[in-house]
Amino acid sequence: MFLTSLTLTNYRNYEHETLHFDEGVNVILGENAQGKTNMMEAIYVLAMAKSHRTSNDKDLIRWNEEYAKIEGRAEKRSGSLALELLISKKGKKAKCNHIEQQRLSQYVGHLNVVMFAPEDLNLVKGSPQVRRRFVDMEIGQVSPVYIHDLSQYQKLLQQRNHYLKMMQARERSDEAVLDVLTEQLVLLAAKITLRRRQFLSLLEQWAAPIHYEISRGAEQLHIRYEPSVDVSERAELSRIVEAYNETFADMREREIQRGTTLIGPHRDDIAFFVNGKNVQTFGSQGQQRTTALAVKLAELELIFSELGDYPVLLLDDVLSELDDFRQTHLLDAIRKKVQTFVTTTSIDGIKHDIIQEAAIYRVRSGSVTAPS
Ligand SMILES: Nc1ncnc2c1ncn2[C@@H]1O[C@H](COP(=O)(O)OP(=O)(O)OP(=O)(O)O)[C@@H](O)[C@H]1O
Repeated sequence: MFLTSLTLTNYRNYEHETLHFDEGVNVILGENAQGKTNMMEAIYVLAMAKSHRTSNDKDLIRWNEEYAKIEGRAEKRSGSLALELLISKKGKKAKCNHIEQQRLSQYVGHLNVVMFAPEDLNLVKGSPQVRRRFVDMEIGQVSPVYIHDLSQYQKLLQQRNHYLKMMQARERSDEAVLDVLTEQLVLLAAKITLRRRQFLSLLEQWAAPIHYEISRGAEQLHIRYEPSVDVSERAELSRIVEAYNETFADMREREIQRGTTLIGPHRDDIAFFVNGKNVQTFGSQGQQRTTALAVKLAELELIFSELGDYPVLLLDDVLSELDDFRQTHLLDAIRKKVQTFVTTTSIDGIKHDIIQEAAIYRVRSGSVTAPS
């Protein structure tokens, strides 16, 4: 799929800007703090209805303005699509082909993007929260049901935690209420667990051969899902429900004592292994980079395999972070099949011919000069 145009109104440091893009590589060139990342973020927000770098939507609105608007046109295998996202202090409104979407979960997934930025190296070495967020954002793109389940889960989790807090403080003691909350939570937890396991197993199938190639045949990557209940790789939904029920029963006293929910998808983690060793603990920086790159390239293939269309790739400040070999590998992998946006302060250091042939957009103080 291709993003053919983008219009930003009051988005961060952009007042009003309309751009038309190439189906190949688009380079966003400019000095520091001019608006390169803001533009990548806008494309990401247009696709995902949330930013990758802030959870506060108000940050996206240009200072002293009331709202921000992002509009884009995407060409997909299934046809042309007009997308619009309005962000105001009251919330967000999304339109698809001029029809307002009732829920953001219905909107997300019309435009698919994969973002690769320096902070993605945190995928391996960062906290479990970073990895959970990555998994959720990726599954959410191909499954609106997953986004819905996840938000229901989070609401219930809050309610259950609140009730456990009251039990801890001896303000409530009705175990039947806790039973009902647990029963509802378990079903959602099991669905999320199953979907995450399926996703990570597919991701590994795509990422392992890519990692093998980037490491020039030296390294075998393995991705392990680490949910908080013990379920075999083949366990079905009913078995996962059982496993959660058993573990919640065992944990009940401890949960009341601690006043919080101690197991569930909000405690999941993912471990990456290279040649049997955990990359987070034992991997060199190079191995961590290779793993992150392999995972990102795998995502492109995974989305293609699920939707029959490649997502748009956003490379924010990441090329200069990769050595020549990894850079070449990345750019060879996307050549002629993935529309790509690359931000950089200079193209001199990027030798690949793909960049030499790219459409160059120069950004200065939120204003863009498009290629003539
Ligand atoms: N809500 C906002 N309203 C107006 N300007 C904003 C807003 N948020 C950020 N900015 C401005 O946007 C600029 C930063 O832009 P951006 O992060 O895109 O930089 P960049 O070109 O990617 O730079 P670098 O190369 O350093 O990453 C800063 O000047 C910042 O003050």
